[in-house]
Amino acid sequence: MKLKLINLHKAFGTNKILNGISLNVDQGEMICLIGASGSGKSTLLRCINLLEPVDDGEIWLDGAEIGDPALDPQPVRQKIGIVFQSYNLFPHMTAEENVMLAPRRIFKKSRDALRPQVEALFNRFGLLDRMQHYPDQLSGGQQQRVAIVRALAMNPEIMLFDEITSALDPELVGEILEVLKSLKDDGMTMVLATHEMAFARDVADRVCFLDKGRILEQGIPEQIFSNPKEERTRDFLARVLRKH
Ligand SMILES: Nc1ncnc2c1ncn2[C@@H]1O[C@H](COP(=O)(O)OP(=O)(O)OP(=O)(O)O)[C@@H](O)[C@H]1O
Repeated sequence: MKLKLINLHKAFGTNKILNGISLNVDQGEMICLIGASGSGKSTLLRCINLLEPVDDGEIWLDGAEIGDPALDPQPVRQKIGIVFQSYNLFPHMTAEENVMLAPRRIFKKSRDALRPQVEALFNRFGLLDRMQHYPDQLSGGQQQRVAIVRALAMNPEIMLFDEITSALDPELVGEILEVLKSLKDDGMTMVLATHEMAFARDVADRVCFLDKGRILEQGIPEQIFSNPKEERTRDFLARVLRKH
């Protein structure tokens, strides 16, 4: 087991957002979290990455408990990369500088020492000629690919993706979904919050339907999409699939 979540609870004030989430993620597995807006997908990903402390429950990574708020979150964040909808690139830095920032600080490596690996990542995602560009000189899809490269430059063991195609023009969504497929082919362990139902159905190993901070049901995409057990999953899928 790569990642194990046991009975996670999280509230903001009196607003309970996660209400007992338990989930196992195997090495190399891609899990898609689906659910209505506000069901807690982003909060769950942020808790896994320790950007938010959980109120209760346990998070295990590779057999070690990482969720204890008393522990230093930094080593865990190196192992668990996260990419957001809004790219979050620094506008005053080139794509290369954005990518090198964290590895330079954390691994204490020089630009020259990092360059081969960073160039290889830019090359892999079709961005080699964009390394010296600033974010506002790049398309949304290119910025999002740079954000993915930035997370991968830390050599994470797990990648979390929070609605990473939601801010993109429709014609740019495909290139990002291709990147995700290629990471899956590499064997990367991934958890994605997504509204891309066709992608979840065709590519995910497992789909989890979140409802009011609980995993209402989970299973292989074929089962969840063609024969959901729960009424609320059925309603949600009917609603989102109608929109497409
Ligand atoms: N830092 C915060 N402080 C207070 N409330 C928060 C905070 N972060 C999230 N929330 C609340 O938690 C609830 C769940 O939000 P979350 O972003 O996890 O849902 P989601 O399923 O990812 O939704 P979406 O699909 O719209 O991104 C929302 O009601 C949101 O307002």
